[in-house]
Amino acid sequence: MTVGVLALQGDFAAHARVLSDLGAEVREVRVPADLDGLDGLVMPGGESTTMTLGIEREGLGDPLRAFAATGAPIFGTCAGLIMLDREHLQIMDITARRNAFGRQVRSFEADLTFPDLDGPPVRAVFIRAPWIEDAGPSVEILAEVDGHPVAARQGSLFVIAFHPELGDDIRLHERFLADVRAHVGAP
Ligand SMILES: NC(=O)CC[C@H](N)C(=O)O
Repeated sequence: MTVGVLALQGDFAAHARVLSDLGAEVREVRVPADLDGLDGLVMPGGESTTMTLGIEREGLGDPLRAFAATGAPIFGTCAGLIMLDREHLQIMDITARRNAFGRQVRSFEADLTFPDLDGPPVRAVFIRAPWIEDAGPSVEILAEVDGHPVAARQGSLFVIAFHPELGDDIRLHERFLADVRAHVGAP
């Protein structure tokens, strides 16, 4: 089982570290050929304009859409959530609002309860975070802050507006890897 981390810009190294600590084989994705044979992909947080330019430069748009169409799990976090939306890669049926919490509230933490996660709430670190402004009928909202969706699922796509790679709560990465394992039919 090999999972990719989009490594054009942003917090990809921290994601790769968490995933390898959890026993996954991790590959950094920079060009389309890096997607070959991957069983899942993390789209990290960072800066979505820079990431968009990198995706265009490397010709990764169509390959990423084709990868998503195989049903392989994709975990989009913060800028990664933005990249998957209707205005960017058009992979997920959501519209993200960038820097949605306002310039004053650049970063904050919040406790989020996920319906399908055991144990205490997730201590979520938000950094110039987006929220989900609009979502289609096949999107399930999993968590909100002040009534604004910040975590959602649509089939094999799982997005959160915060940074799970900061801090020591590894449950969301574990959940992503469980999805990947289910996708490849591994025990
Ligand atoms: N921490 C993040 O990934 C922030 C995303 C950033 N505000 C953007 O629009 O790209």
